[in-house]
Amino acid sequence: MRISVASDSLDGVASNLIFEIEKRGHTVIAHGALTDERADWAWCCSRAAEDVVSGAADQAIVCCWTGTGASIAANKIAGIRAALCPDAATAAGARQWNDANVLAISLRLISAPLLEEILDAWFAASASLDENDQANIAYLSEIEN
Ligand SMILES: O=C(CO)[C@H](O)[C@H](O)COP(=O)(O)O
Repeated sequence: MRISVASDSLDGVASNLIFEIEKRGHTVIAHGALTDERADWAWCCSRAAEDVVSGAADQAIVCCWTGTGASIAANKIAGIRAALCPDAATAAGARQWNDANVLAISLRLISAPLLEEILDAWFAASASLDENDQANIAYLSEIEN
């Protein structure tokens, strides 16, 4: 898949994020501190989310120190379901039940081994085909529009 990635700093797991994504067979579009463009969390994380909505990327991964600003910024873009995931089970659930298309990461909380667990769970899971789960996602689109 094409994964758009944004971080407001190179702290913690941000420094090896692109490597870990590419290692799993995906191609990366980078934003923020991962490039020489602006690194404000609101700006770079919303750019990554826009890549998903425009079709330039299939999914995005956004990071900041807390992960909260990154998730808030991504969720401001219509069509985005960004989930702040502190562990692998949350990442799997976000993909399965929320059909999350943006993974938000806290650079403060997530260690390198935990990042690997989260990425493995995120990429292995897919959106539920259950009628009730799909109705919830459809309702999000309805209130967004
Ligand atoms: O967690 C964040 C936002 O949710 C930021 O990473 C944190 O506020 C630090 O930003 P800055 O380096 O610009 O002060």
